[in-house]
Formats: sequence, C-alpha cells, structure tokens
Amino acid sequence: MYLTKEEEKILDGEYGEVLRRCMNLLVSLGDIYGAEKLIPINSAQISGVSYKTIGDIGLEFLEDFAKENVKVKVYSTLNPAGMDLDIWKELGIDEEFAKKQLRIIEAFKKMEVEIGCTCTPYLVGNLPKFGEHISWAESSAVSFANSVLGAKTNREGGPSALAAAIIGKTPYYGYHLDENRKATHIIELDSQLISNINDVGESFYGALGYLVGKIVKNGVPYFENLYRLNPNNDNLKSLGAAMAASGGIALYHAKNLTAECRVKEVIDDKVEKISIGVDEIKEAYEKLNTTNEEPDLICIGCPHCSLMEIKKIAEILKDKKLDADLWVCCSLHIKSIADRMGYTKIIEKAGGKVVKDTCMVVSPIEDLGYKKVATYSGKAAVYLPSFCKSDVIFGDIEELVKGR
Ligand SMILES: C[C@@](O)(CCOP(=O)(O)O)CC(=O)O
Ligand code: SF4
Repeated sequence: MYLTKEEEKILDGEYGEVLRRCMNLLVSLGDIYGAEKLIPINSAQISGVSYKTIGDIGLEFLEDFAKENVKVKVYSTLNPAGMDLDIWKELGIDEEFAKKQLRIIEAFKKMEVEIGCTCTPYLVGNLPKFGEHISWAESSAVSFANSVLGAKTNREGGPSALAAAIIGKTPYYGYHLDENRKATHIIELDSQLISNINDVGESFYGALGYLVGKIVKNGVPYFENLYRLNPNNDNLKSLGAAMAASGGIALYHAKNLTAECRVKEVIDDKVEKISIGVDEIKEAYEKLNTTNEEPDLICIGCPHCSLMEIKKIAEILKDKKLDADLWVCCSLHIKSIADRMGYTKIIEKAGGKVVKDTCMVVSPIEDLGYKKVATYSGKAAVYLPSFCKSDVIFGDIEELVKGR
C-alpha cells in the first residue's frame, strides 16, 4: 500500500505509540483488502461502547489510549452504551457495571469523541453529505449513511473506526470505490404485497429486511418497487438495520428513495431478480417470533427512535396503563425534545420509560430479569436471543402496546 512520508513516520512511531498502533491497524486492513492508499474521512462513528460488549479488556484498551492525550482528528460520535448515563440506578443497573461504563465514557470524552451515545447519529448532528468518505461502525448507521444519504463507508469495527478517527483517514477499498457499490440482486415486492399498502406497519420493514438479509447476505440489493409503499426515513432505517443484522448488508439501493440511484446507474445486467410475496413475509414473522407468551418488556427504538416515532407511541399510550414494562430508546438529543413536547410524560404516565444512551441489546436486560421482549425491530428480534438470551414477540406497535 502506498503511504505518504507523513504516514510512514506515524507508522514508524515518530508521533508516539498510540498513533503507531492506529496506523498499523489501518495499514494492516488496507493490505488485507488490497487498498492502494489511505483517504481522508470527514467523520467517524465508533461502536464498542457498552461495558456489556467490550468488558474489561475493552475498558483497559480505551483508558490506555486516553491517558496518552490523543485526540480524534475528525468529528466522531459514539454508539449506545450499556445504560442510560443518568438514570441507570432507576433502571436497576448494578453499581459495578455503572462505574466501569462511566470510565469507558470518560476515556472517549478525553479523546474528544462526542459522548452522545446513539446509533442514529445522522438524526442528531453527524450527518454525512452525498459522496463523502466516512468511517462508521454501527451496522445500521453504516447502511443508512451509505444508502439513504449516499456517503461512503465500509462496515467498520469499533477499533478500526477509532483508529480512523484518530488518524483522520481510512484505507481506500470496498464501499469507498464506486465499482463495489453496484447492485447484486433486484428485489421486487409482488403485486399482492404492494396492494396491501394500508396494512403495512413499522414491523413490516423489519420482516422484509430480515428476509432480504438472509437471501442477499453480503451483497447489495436494489429495491425495484418499494417506493410504492411510500416508506419514510424511519422505515428505511428499520429496513437497513434488519438487513445488516440477518445478513451483512452495508449498502442498498431503492428506486426513487435512496441517494445514488437517483444520479447514476447502479444495476449491471444479469443481476439476479428475487420476488417477495405475502407468504415469505408471513414466514419471516413466524421465524422472528420465538414465543406466544406475553412480553415482560416492550422495547422500541432499534435503531434509536426519531421524535416522530416517540410521538406516535405517546399518541397510542395516551390515557392507557401498560401491562408490561416499556423502554423507548433514543438519543439524549431526541429525549430532550420529547421531554419538552410532553411525550415523555405521557409515556411515563402509562408506566413506560424513555431511555437514552442505550438500548435493549447492549444493556444487560437479562440481568434485570427480562426474559420475553416485544419489539417491532427486525434487528432487535435477530439479536435479542443471542445478546440477551430472551424470547421475542415481534409485531406492530399497536399490537405490542396493549395496555388497559
Ligand atoms: C448490535 C450493534 O448495533 C450494537 C452492539 O455493538 P457494540 O457494543 O457497539 O459493539 C452493533 C452493530 O450492529 O454494528
Ligand atoms: S438500538 Fe439496535 S441498532 Fe441501536 S445500538 Fe442497539 S442494537 Fe444496535
């Protein structure tokens, strides 16, 4: 891989051990994937924040970095942590866990990473432009940035996104190159599905994403007629998240909806066409539901909720009392507006909580006694059984939030 004189110096350790390690990681990745050089990035989104997922090894690694006074070079935001950083006690989080989680956050803060802790940074300030090179790790945010926004990122891991943030560069391979951004499969929803437009709720996009991720795996799907269902940005984030969870999809195109296919050809000839109908979707619901029992926790916000999603939940819950606990997960930024709009109060009156900085997957809900979790997120439905050892009830919000 070609390196500039300055990059060589960093790799030789002339600017210290932390920068050397970061450069070494980026160069190793570049060598593995055949990158010709490093390219500058405009932002980073760093995963591996929850103490539940990174443990003591991750904590020590981050503190080692932070104590060398190294700062990130580009605007960098953080993925959710293992708890709400303010109301963790109220959620029942163990003191020991909380202490270590707060040390992780402190280490990132010292490196000047924004400690907003959300998987939807694009809703709250980290909004890449079309064509911009970035280095993002959270798979649902990678999908949204690549697809809906037309930015360019590979699906990074926590360490490689942090290394890129510190160096301000990433190896030039994969989805940074236009030739790798063409569709590999065409997805067509059959006429019966399209005509059911009035029955399509939030969970439909999770189920569809789950299905397409299973079929397309690491490819790039092109949705031929999804636009006819008129999905909004929340639906697209849900779709992308589920495809990245059941498969490895980092980029999708959707006619009339996503950025790149509006301005250039994204389909080669001889691309395989897949038709999806009512039966396949029904089957996806069956697979994602692992129990017929009632939930002990309802969790909304995977990926983190937008204000409009919270508004809808508040409208449904007005003057109701919930039968199960409810977490509505979002960023600190969105929570502040939900508080001001009065949505948080309505949700709390019904017995729910608006929880920021974390989510049902990366917080230790299994230690809080929850065993059956209801969600309309296809991604959460895929991860809950493994990350949290919980059963899943998968459906639309109106069905999940029964209440009295
Ligand atoms: C499942 C996920 O959304 C959150 C957990 O990852 P982490 O703790 O941020 O590494 C990560 C991902 O999908 O990229
Ligand atoms: S809410 Fe979902 S997308 Fe966001 S961090 Fe948790 S698992 Fe990942």
